[in-house]
Amino acid sequence: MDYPGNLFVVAAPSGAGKSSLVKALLEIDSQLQLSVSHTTRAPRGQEKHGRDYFFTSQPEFDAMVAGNAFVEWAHVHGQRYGTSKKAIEDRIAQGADVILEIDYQGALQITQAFANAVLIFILPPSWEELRSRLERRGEDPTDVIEMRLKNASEEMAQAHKFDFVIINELFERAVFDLKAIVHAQRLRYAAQRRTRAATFESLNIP
Ligand SMILES: Nc1ncnc2c1ncn2[C@@H]1O[C@H](COP(=O)(O)OP(=O)(O)OP(=O)(O)O)[C@@H](O)[C@H]1O
Ligand SMILES: Nc1nc2c(ncn2[C@@H]2O[C@H](COP(=O)(O)O)[C@@H](O)[C@H]2O)c(=O)[nH]1
Repeated sequence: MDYPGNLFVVAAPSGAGKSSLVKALLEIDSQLQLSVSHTTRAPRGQEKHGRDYFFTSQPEFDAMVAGNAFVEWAHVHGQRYGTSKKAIEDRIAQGADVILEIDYQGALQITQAFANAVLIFILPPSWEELRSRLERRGEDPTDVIEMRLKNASEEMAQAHKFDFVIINELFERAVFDLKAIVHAQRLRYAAQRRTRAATFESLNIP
């Protein structure tokens, strides 16, 4: 299916900074809309249902899986997370650009449904810095931080499957890189759609 809007998928190991980067991008790019995921994990301190996540019980999540409501879903750090079709399809069909913050398994599933999706992987500058970001964030207990760090090596081994990799060392630099990727994709996709429309017109294809 060929939608007029763009789809951007940002993945990273926990603590690399993807939520912070996406938040900064959304503040300067009014064309971009965030897809809010469903999760079975409990809300953290300031998190709000419907804004950060749709916090969903296990039976509700099961029902959504059975009802084919997700475009992708995965087990991540011992919980389930998923992107509903509702969160993206209508919006990109209407020409909005949508950005997803999800794990690598979900990102790879997205490419099955949306071949034009742009996949961006965020890396931390070092293991020490990744640990220190998770600790400084102070949102997760030690055992959860250890599990997230353990899972990070498997996640980072998938980075080569993505269209772009950004190292989030200096925050402002990483925001700039992300912004540049979004801008380049908009130009590329608009040119592609113009070329296709002109070809169809010349061949008299409705
Ligand atoms: N470039 C950076 N330099 C220093 N600290 C950063 C940088 N980017 C993000 N951080 C900090 O690192 C912590 C983790 O960032 P963030 O919550 O955005 O990570 P995440 O990848 O979205 O993690 P998760 O997948 O667990 O939600 C936050 O406290 C954030 O303020
Ligand atoms: N496959 C999906 N992964 C998702 C989705 N939403 C978030 N995530 C991933 O979960 C981890 C942990 O998030 P946290 O909020 O508990 O720290 C995060 O790093 C994402 O990679 C989703 O819809 N699908």
